[in-house]
Amino acid sequence: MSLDWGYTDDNGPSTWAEKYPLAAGARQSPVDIDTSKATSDNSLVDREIDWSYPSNCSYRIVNTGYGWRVDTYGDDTALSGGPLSEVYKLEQFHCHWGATNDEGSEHTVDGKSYAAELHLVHWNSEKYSSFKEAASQPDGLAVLGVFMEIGNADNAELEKIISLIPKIIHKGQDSQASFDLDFGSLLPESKHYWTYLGSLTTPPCNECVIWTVFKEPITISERQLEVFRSLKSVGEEDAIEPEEGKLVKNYRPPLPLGNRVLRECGP
Ligand SMILES: NS(=O)(=O)N=C1NCCCN1
Ligand SMILES: [Zn+2]
Repeated sequence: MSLDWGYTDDNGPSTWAEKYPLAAGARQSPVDIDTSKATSDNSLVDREIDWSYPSNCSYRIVNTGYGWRVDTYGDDTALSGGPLSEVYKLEQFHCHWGATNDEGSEHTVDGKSYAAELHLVHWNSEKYSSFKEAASQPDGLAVLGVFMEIGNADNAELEKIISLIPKIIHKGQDSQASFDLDFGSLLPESKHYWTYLGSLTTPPCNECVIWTVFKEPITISERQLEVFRSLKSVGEEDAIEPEEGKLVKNYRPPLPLGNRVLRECGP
């Protein structure tokens, strides 16, 4: 069965608004981060963004048909401060990438793309009773965006995720992911970031996300990124040629910032 939406010419981002009208909204993500438009804000400096993730909070990795997703137990996780007025809990994390290393991130910086972008997805558990409810609210979700650039060495923490990809090559497959993950290694050393109000970058593109995009990238090796690209967007039962259905890219190009405010914390 063909996907309702995806990243091919037939079902990619330019077609999403036909079935998902929110995708045509004025508060969409990602955006190009025009650094000349960013305004500094002392309130962001006064309340430093802070996170806490137990190393054992991951429990499953899934091939969604759009990429890999690691599901987490959020109870003992916390994201607060910075642009957030409440404490948010980690729901899942996933990644976006491109067919070549000169594309792949969803947000861009002064028109520059990175090779990939990691998203840590949190929900406002202080105000709402579930992720699903939060995803229908303007302050319901908080997503941390981490740019990924090609480095010579493998990223050891990412390798724990990458080692499981061969078990979930086809859409719908999942595997236990009870690895011990040092989230500190999946986040940049610098806490400098840009923040703005946006949306989910995948359908239904709800305008429910407070975005925090870190300025400093982390690194991933070429080999590791190739493993991401080996994922398939179709199920094992879909009779296709071996090279068909590979998820070589799964990023949405930037949408207009419009009259939204883009704030920054740190140079
Ligand atoms: N790329 S994104 O904005 O995080 N999109 C998401 N869609 C489904 C729920 C979680 N996140
Ligand atoms: Zn994402």
